[in-house]
Amino acid sequence: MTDNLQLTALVEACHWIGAKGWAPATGGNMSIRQDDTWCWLSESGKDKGSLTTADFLQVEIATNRAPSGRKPSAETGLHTLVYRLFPDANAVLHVHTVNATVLSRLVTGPELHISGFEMQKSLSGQTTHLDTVPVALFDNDQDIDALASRIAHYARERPLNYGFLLRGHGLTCWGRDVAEARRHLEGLEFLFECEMRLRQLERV
Ligand SMILES: CSC[C@@H](O)[C@@H](O)C(=O)COP(=O)(O)O
Ligand SMILES: [Zn+2]
Repeated sequence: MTDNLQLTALVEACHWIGAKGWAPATGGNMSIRQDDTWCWLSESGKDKGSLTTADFLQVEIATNRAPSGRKPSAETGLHTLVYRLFPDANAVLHVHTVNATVLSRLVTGPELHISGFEMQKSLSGQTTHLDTVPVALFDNDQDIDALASRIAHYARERPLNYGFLLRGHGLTCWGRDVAEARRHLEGLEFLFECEMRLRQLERV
């Protein structure tokens, strides 16, 4: 269940994402869950770094329907999928960082495996750098329903925690509240940056 404070926190998160350069040229989208039935999603096509609370539209989680008649994010179906799959997820952040975009093209398989980094502990439930954290990776698709089906299929077979990468596109991640979603975003982005630098150095 969300409240005005969470919407305010989400708007602050959008400004932070914008300042980081993680949502260039209107890329990215953000949402919070209102309750079991509704969420609040960013309006399509806006600069996500300068959103206000008025730029969020109520969307029905089961149907992707926005009663206001305004157009919610083109990737609404991925946010509502996360809310349907994970009852504990209450905030979803989708960004187009350079690291997520490039790294997701370097990895050819269905998962990026991260290990050996202390910052893995920024992800809920992770307690040691010795574990391997799988980050699911899906081929990008302009058909969001088809993409959502592939992600739902993966989630039936394998644990899908924190977030997923879309190849050549970006990262979608979530948390129990806006603060946790922000921590997952910042932690994953740090890990992607480390992974990118390691791969660059190893090629020399
Ligand atoms: C800048 S084009 C990127 C979009 O196609 C999409 O990937 C995106 O993240 C933003 O879409 P939006 O409809 O504004 O939520
Ligand atoms: Zn996107």
